[in-house]
Amino acid sequence: MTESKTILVTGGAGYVGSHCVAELLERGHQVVVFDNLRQGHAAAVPAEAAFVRADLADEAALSRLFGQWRFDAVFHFAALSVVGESMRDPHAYLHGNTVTSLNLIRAAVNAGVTKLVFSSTANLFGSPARIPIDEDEAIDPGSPYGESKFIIERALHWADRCHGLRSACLRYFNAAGAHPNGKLGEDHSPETHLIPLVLDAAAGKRPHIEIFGDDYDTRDGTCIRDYIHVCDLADAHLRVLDALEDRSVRYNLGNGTGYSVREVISSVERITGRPVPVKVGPRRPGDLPVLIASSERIRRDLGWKPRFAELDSIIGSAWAWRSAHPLGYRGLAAAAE
Ligand SMILES: NC(=O)c1ccc[n+]([C@@H]2O[C@H](COP(=O)([O-])OP(=O)(O)OC[C@H]3O[C@@H](n4cnc5c(N)ncnc54)[C@H](O)[C@@H]3O)[C@@H](O)[C@H]2O)c1
Ligand SMILES: O=c1ccn([C@@H]2O[C@H](COP(=O)(O)OP(=O)(O)O[C@H]3O[C@H](CO)[C@H](O)[C@H](O)[C@H]3O)[C@@H](O)[C@H]2O)c(=O)[nH]1
Repeated sequence: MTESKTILVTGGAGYVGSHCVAELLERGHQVVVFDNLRQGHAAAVPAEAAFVRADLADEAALSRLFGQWRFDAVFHFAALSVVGESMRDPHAYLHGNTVTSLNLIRAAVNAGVTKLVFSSTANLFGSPARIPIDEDEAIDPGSPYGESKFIIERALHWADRCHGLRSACLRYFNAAGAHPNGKLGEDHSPETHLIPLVLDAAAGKRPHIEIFGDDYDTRDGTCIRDYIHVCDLADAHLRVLDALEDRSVRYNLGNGTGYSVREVISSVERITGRPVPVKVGPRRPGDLPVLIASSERIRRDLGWKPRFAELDSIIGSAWAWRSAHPLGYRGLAAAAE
């Protein structure tokens, strides 16, 4: 039994953050969620967690937060995180993601916090020399979004060197799936991620799924991604929290298997038993052809391994959530009123 800690979770009302909050509470930790609800949902925050609705750009709110609680660690999920949007509005990402994170890092250091776990991204690896991609791969961000994450990784490096703030940079590949408890899932507005969009096309909520380019140099011409279940990401966070002591770490987090866009569509057809209408469109700026993780380092260091290793099991959990909650958290909030 690990000792109970008090954890600040920025972005804890969002998709990955809310699944980590559930895992933290499950293991007996105290949780404070800090989220501006730009993307997240109050209904995704359990009553057992304290909730502060505010923006990381608001330094006064951060100073009140760190004055009110004494945190053993910070989990930092809050960010803008849409690759294509960052290609249209690089400033929003290069400024917004970095300034908010620098505010958080400074407030954490000033308050004497010694551990921070950061949501980084596979988009750091814009031109990988080797697939699967391990932590020694050269950094060459594929988009302003990826660049903003790299700048934050560097800020954390210096926060360790100068102030002893130990950090873990977790480079997630593609988060997917939903909590088996049926209470948490993926609900972005607008939704941009492939799996929920394909599920909506299968359910008839969209006329079709558009494939962004089928002329990549891959086995069927469509982009290949490594989909990792959101609960496996949460498990990695908890393991890192227990292990983060005398040095900062960085881990690539994926299943180690890549699936093309067409393979995702076939899996959705298998799971739902429904056909998915498809249209092929142009490439989406900022997309990289193939991203597959090597997660050998975290497997070796922390004994982490994915519990949802198969694409069908990941998509099955996402379908269970989406079919039970066709309106997402809006439906849950309405039912609670
Ligand atoms: N989903 C993925 O596949 C994926 C892959 C790699 C990395 N990541 C990273 O993981 C993290 C979580 O991703 P997600 O899919 O859960 O995103 P999300 O949009 O669902 O969650 C982000 C949360 O942060 C909040 N937020 C954003 N900016 C804020 C601010 N300035 N102040 C306070 N709250 C703010 C949003 O309201 C939202 O609840 C992000 O940092 C993202 O870049 C996600
Ligand atoms: O309607 C769609 C949506 C997506 N895709 C394709 O499906 C793949 C996956 O796209 P997503 O938008 O679901 O995810 P991304 O790979 O663009 O991005 C995700 O993973 C990245 C890391 O690789 C980032 O960290 C980011 O936050 C996270 O959303 C891409 O090849 C994309 O081109 C389509 O063909 N049609």
